[in-house]
Amino acid sequence: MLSSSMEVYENYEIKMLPPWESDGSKVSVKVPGPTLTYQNIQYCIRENRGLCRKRGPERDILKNVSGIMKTGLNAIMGATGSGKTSLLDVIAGRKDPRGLRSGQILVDNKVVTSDLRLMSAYVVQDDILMGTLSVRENLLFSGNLRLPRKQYSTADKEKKVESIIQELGLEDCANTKIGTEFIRGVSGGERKRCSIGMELITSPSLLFLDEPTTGLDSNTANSIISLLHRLSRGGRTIIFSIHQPRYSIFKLFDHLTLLHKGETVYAGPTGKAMDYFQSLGYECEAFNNPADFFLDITNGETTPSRPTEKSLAELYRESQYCASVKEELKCITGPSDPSFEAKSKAPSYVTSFFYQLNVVCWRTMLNVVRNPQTSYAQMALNIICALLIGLIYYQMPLTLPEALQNRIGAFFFLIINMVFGNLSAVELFINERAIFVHENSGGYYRTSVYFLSKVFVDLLPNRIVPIFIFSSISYYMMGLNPTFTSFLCFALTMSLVSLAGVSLAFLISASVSSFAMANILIALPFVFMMVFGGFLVNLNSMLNWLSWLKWASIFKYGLDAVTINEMKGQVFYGGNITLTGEMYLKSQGIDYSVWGFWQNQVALLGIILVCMTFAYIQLRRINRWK
Ligand SMILES: Nc1ncnc2c1ncn2[C@@H]1O[C@H](COP(=O)(O)OP(=O)(O)OP(=O)(O)O)[C@@H](O)[C@H]1O
Repeated sequence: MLSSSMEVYENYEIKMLPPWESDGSKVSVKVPGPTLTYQNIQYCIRENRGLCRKRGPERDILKNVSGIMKTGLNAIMGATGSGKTSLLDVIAGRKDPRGLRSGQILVDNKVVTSDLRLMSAYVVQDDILMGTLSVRENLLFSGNLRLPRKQYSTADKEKKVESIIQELGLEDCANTKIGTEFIRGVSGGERKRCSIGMELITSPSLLFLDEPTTGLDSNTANSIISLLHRLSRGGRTIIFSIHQPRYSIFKLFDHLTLLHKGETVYAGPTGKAMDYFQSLGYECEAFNNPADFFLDITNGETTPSRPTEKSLAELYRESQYCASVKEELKCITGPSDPSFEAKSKAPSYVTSFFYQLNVVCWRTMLNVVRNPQTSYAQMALNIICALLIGLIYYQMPLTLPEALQNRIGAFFFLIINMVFGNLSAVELFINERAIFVHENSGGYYRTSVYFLSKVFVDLLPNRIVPIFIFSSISYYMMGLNPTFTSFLCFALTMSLVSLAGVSLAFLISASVSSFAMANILIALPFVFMMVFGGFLVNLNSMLNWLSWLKWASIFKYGLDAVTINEMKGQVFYGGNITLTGEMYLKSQGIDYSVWGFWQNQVALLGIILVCMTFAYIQLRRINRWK
């Protein structure tokens, strides 16, 4: 079984062999963790080349590798680019399965299905945590979403979080925020511990870590590996890739897999690796770190006393270590049709949709409240713009020609402000892309939950409230139609225009992963919509085959709606000329009937719904594979 309760293992009597004498296949614990086996793994990637993203030739990054990982610390080492992370990702089921040409991965003789994958845990290299939340809040977030409510009450979850805080030695920083670019938070080591804690919450007995010590100073790295070592003695199989560990770290490993250019050059007990390479004629200098020595061998920087034509991978394949792995793998009989079994299980969540929505909305709200710069800027921008527009068009007269010119100019200005004032929305999904992908693929919550939390907590309060304030200031300063209904229609139109702009920004934000790309993609449709809005060019005089673009213009619907709202019923004077608002609207070809007004709101609503739906689809389509 993959899962074991943390409380249970805490009570085990742990019998440990001295680390350096451990033979890697016999870590002595009362209840062993799962055994992961992988056989003949061949993994290819195909790189896109050139501007047209032409598909290049396939490149093997893992070449027929096999191995067995048992309870204890299983390290995957190798020079940079040797395939450590790729092997870890493939056996953890995180790598795109389309690249897997052959091979089988079994955990306790079972094929790794989506559910099985969710029951193991994977700690990514770059700690993915919500920076505005404290260590305790992050752990509780993980616990709330990943522990079944039927088995764990709120008090149980809190107890579990506290036990993890103690287990990981995080008591001193439990209430400290993780940290963002604006908030100084916990240290690198505490961050890494918290990332491990986020995964330990489900008490997984199979834990994968991608380079857990990268970026940490040697003492912190030491304490992280010591922590993993301690956890492994509770009956866990811990598998991780690691770059260049110092000796005190290296000696804690139970099992070592050494890779070179996608091939295994050693896989066996860590304590036997030195003997193995010495038997091949390599001599380790006194005081040299064995880990460095092995990497020097794979890099060709150390030469053997008995040169051979054979590569290290070939020598390993002829060794007793490879033979014993093959022998053991022969005894493991996987299912007859592994692909069928793997596909037949769909991933399931342990909590309901509404519960997830509640928890994720709460976190999003905390995040907005604790990181209020964008909200403040949005509010300030709206107030300043409202005052500016109000002053420029202060109490517009009814006398011609300025009555018409100023009103249309003011409306165009307002709509531009509404649309472009929400450009900040493009950062929404890009900023949190890594955290969303990690949590969504880790079984925290559904895509729809995340999307709706953004709509409810970010979109509505952050965009609608400032617009009502903006409308109230500018509308009355400009001296527009004084009836309250007209004001409400004006504020509604402004809100819909703004939401339509935000929805398009959401769609682009969910579709690309870089700000530069998002900025290019958002500017283009906005500029085109502006041209087809009816202010810069008379749409009736435009080429027929081009003028249809006006139907996709947020500007056109917004401008038409506020113009009707203001002009209908107004009378303008100039010398001995009297012009009614209706006459003006007719001359512009604007339908000023009741439906003529509301059709603009319906069209804006349509744009919002279409963009939001596509934004959600794009979020679902984000590549979860590594
Ligand atoms: N998705 C991918 N697309 C393109 N190349 C890839 C992909 N995944 C892995 N590779 C390539 O496969 C090789 C092995 O990569 P991998 O990340 O596994 O190496 P590594 O040993 O973990 O290196 P490092 O220690 O630098 O992280 C590299 O040459 C890498 O560029």
